[in-house]
Amino acid sequence: MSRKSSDNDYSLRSMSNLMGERKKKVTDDGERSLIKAPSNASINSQAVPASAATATSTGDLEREARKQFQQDLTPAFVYVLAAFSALGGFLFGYDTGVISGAMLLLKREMNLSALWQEVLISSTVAAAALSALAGGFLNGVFGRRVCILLASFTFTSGGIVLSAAPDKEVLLVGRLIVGLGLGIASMTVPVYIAETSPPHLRGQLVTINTLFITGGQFTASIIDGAFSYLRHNGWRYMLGLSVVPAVLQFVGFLFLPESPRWLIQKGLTQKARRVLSQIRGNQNIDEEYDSIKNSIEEEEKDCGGDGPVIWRMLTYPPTRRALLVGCGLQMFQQLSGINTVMYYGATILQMSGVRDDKLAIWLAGVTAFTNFLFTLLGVWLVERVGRRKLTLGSIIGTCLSLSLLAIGFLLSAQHTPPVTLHPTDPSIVNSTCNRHLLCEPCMLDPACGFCYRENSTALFASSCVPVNTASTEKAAWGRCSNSTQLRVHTYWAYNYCPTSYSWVVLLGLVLYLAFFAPGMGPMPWTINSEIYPLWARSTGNACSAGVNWIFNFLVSLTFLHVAQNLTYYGAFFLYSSLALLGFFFIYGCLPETKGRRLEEIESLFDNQLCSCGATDSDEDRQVEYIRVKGSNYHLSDNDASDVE
Ligand SMILES: O[C@H]1[C@H](O)[C@@H](O)[C@H](O)[C@@H](O)[C@H]1O
Repeated sequence: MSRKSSDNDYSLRSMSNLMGERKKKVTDDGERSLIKAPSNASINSQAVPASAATATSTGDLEREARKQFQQDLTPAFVYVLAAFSALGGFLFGYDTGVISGAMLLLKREMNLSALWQEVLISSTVAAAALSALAGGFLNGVFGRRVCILLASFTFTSGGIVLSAAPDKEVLLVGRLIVGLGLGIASMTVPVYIAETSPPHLRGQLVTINTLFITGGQFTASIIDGAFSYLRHNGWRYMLGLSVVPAVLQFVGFLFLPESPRWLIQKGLTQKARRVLSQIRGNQNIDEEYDSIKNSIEEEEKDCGGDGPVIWRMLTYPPTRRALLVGCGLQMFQQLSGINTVMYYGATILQMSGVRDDKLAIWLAGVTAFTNFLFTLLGVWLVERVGRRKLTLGSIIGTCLSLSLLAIGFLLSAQHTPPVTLHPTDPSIVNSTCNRHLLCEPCMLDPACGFCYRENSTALFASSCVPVNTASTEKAAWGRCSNSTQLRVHTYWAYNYCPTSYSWVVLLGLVLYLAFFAPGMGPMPWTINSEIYPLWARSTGNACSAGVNWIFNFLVSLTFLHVAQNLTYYGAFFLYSSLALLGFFFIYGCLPETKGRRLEEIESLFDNQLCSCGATDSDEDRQVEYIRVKGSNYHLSDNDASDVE
């Protein structure tokens, strides 16, 4: 395909960039312009024919732009690509979410010790961390499409092994296989979506992947609730159902194309042109093609050097900074405690005073639904307010609501009921339980639980007794060891204390998700998919996804121990302080990437790291991308107000 030149076929982007630059220079009164013209501006401007160059007023240009913009429809194929890729996100959410409900049945049926339960839960996360790191290499060598096919094949095999597992050892193998799929999918899918989307939709489409993650977690909680009534083999359905979306994705990707950027990088230019035409509909793809090609050539010159990609990334300042920002975002996402809520939702709700097991499982479903619903808000906001403001607003809200959660637990602890009955059973003499005089320390001791009676106004006859080692649902002996007694106003509280402050915790939890889900949930994935130049993209995403899984593993594995040592309010104050640290990090180091082409973003990391807070005013320049015959160009917000 050759570049067609006609009177109307001119590149408006470069003109508009220049106009933007000029306008900004005037308003900034000589201040350094923070938005650079794209590196290929010179190429574009060469293509500006006399008719356009002599256009005397910006009005002509804008009118032409509006006309073209209205004619411009994003081909539906881009959405199909994003939806099939995001099934990887759905599986990510489903497989991480489903295990908590499945575990309730598994531990009974397979007689699992606490250690085996922990191993089965965390093995998947650990395997995901390793395979996300390896995914960088696989992506670079085999391409995004092959990696997604590999991930869906792995998910399918894992699902089959899990649903047919005869014993816990095979279950462990299944969970490890699923983890391998998770790691690869989590790092490849955002990159693939970002590379195939047009710039004005990129943020939204990558954020949809996180919407699918939270949708997967929500679906898992519904499936868990529904099959929890099937005491025998219910877990087989829970774990096995993931095969359905995995097969769907595998079959879909047999027909979907490779990322054009990867193809160009590998020199498969004809194929890349075909894919670009396919995903850009009938628009002219010449400029996008040239721009990708030029930037690959420039990048090769710039980053120079030999050696492994990670080494080149670390020794080249812009990519080193991008990597720090990407990994930092993923680390703070996990350190702000999302997976304590997602994996231990039912337990946290019980700790806040919800007594019934089944009710707690369903309420955990409500938590997952809230996460999903507010991620939807993020999809809506990301192209409107931009990544930086959305992430900053989200983390500050997350930090405050974590404090509220902590205050809820603190109030419960301060008004914790006393132990009034001290049983004389000889087996308690050697136990730590008879030392506790209040419910709070008794509840924090993993060997004990709180057994009490209640009438309509008060608690009475409360004791701290050892837990049954085979099942934490009852005491080792006494009133609370007997299921018939437990039904008639005698209650067994393991891991929580009865309290009248549960509403504060519930409010904190809902606010936490409402703030976390639109920003801190999706933005680390979205931003990572766009901040690295092509040569470093797979490795950058592999590292940051690896960091995400490693911190996911650390936080979820240590949550109960942290709570035991620091108390529940201490744990949530800790997460809140970590979120506050995250706020300063993001405020200082995260530049705005909204509306820029992937090829332009590298220049945002030319400056010193952590100087972004000082350049916030730059964000006021809103960028609106408009495609004219294969060209993207932007107008300022005011200019484009009626083109939306
Ligand atoms: O972005 C996602 C999402 O927020 C999920 O709810 C969470 O479980 C994942 O760990 C996180 O990476």
